[in-house]
Amino acid sequence: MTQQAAVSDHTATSGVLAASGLSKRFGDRTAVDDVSFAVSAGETYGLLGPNGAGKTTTIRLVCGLLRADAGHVVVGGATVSPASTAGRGLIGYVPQDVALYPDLTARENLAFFGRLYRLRGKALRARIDEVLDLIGLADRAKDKVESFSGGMRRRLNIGAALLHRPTLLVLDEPTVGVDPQSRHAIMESVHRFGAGGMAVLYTTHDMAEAERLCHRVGIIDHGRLIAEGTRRELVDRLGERDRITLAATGDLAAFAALCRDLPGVEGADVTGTEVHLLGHGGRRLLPAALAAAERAGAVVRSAEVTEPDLEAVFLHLTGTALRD
Ligand SMILES: Nc1ncnc2c1ncn2[C@@H]1O[C@H](COP(=O)(O)OP(=O)(O)OP(=O)(O)O)[C@@H](O)[C@H]1O
Repeated sequence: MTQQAAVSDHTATSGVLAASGLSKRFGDRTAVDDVSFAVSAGETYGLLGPNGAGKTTTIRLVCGLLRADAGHVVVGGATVSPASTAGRGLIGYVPQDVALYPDLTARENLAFFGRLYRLRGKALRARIDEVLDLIGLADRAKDKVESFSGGMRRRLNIGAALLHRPTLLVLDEPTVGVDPQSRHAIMESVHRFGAGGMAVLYTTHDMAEAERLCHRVGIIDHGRLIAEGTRRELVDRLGERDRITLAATGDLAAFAALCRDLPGVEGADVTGTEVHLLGHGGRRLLPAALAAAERAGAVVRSAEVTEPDLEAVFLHLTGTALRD
């Protein structure tokens, strides 16, 4: 099945967001080139790519903040574009740059944004309390934003996008430049939003973050979506292998020789007191490898399975490292 076919299949079954054939040029530069993907309710989808890959432009198209040269976006069954407001009310957009009033408190900022969403009175106050809890800032509600760390401001900015209970939350690199504590809090919150049934679209150039948070990842490079899937699917599709390192004593040469004959093992080498295996489905291979050690009269002291990561996938696809 081609990549495009896989994307279309998912579009057909998706609940919340379907972006099809999106393209955008700025002058003679193509920022986004025929990008299609879909995000379902309860799913966190990560757009992963290096600086300048086209992530921000893609999500601005998705949010109807930019007019596409080609393609269309549907959210919750409604078309989204700068000319149509129908689907935009279902989206909560958290831009890269924080937009808050520093001389207002956290609660006052949320009240301001809540009124823009036409929330008023008791309903607004109750929703602000809920949102402050969701972003872990309830204890700082009465403090002015000017006293907040960069990470806390970022969290409050996320809160502003949640007030109207969006079906789709779109976050543009929400953890860039924030302190580790806020980074953790943001990632925890995003995880909870997904678990609570919201569809989340998330951009990042941090593959470890994408691996931890996202159910599926779309890899974007030079404006094109070059692959998508779960981490495991991407790794498997590209034929990347797992590494198993077995620290052992005894006849390691015999142990490695037996391992070479195991189904799924593509290579077995001895280095010092370790046997290194290369193969697919590393965790599944482990019991057979341990049985082989016993047959060879070797004793395994420790075993470590290293699965290939998205960095390896990206390198494989583009020939360059993600962190250039
Ligand atoms: N308003 C604009 N005018 C001209 N070129 C633009 C504009 N916005 C984006 N671009 C160009 O489009 C390309 C994609 O940019 P975009 O901001 O979407 O990338 P990105 O993946 O979000 O990068 P980053 O991680 O640095 O935010 C870049 O080459 C950028 O210079």
